[in-house]
Amino acid sequence: MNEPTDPVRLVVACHDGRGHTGKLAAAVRQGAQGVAGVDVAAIAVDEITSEQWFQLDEAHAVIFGAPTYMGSASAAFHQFAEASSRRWLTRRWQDKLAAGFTNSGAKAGDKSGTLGYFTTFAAQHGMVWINLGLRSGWCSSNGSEYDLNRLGFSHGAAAQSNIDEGPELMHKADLETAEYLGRRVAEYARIVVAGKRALSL
Ligand SMILES: Cc1cc2nc3c(=O)[nH]c(=O)nc-3n(C[C@H](O)[C@H](O)[C@H](O)COP(=O)(O)O)c2cc1C
Repeated sequence: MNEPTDPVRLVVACHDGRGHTGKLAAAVRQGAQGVAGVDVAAIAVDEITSEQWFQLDEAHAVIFGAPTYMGSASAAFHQFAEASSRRWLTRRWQDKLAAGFTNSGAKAGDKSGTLGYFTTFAAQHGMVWINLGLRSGWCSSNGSEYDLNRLGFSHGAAAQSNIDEGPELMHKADLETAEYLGRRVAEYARIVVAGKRALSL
């Protein structure tokens, strides 16, 4: 059991293709880091070490991220997911909190394929999925592209990056939406960990 003084441990486990998804991951981490009592770590899933597998085993919450390539998470993320099957066998990630984010070239871009895949991946491990928790933005005459969740995804945070531009030009609203997700997951992780400690679970 965790000691009452142990920090809540949150890991952002991401494949960054060409910088855009990495920038989104940084925004997710920034949101989570703003929550008191939560330790936030980053793992590049395509370069994961044995220590980092252990770090995932010890986390209370994991936020998965990958670019959308050909309508799903990138191959590097799928490789990591397949490698996690050893954890699946022993239920090491059972009941951890999970969430996800992605980025693609088109506004919709089949990002639902990636976010849906993340939810299935987390469910296979017995993790508890936390959705974005924001209504769709930019969908009324009063809305604007600067609304949070401007692209209108529910399962996680979604971003759009023009394929001929670098990560420095990523949309402000997408980065803020990613930050919101990080904060939301960190807050839930605090609540769940405090509840388990109070109930001696
Ligand atoms: C192999 C490949 C497949 C892609 N497939 C999609 C896709 O299915 N939908 C989409 O909207 N954009 C697609 N894109 C565009 C990327 O999602 C987009 O450039 C994104 O910003 C990449 O993020 P990254 O810098 O982390 O790689 C694809 C790009 C590549 C290289």
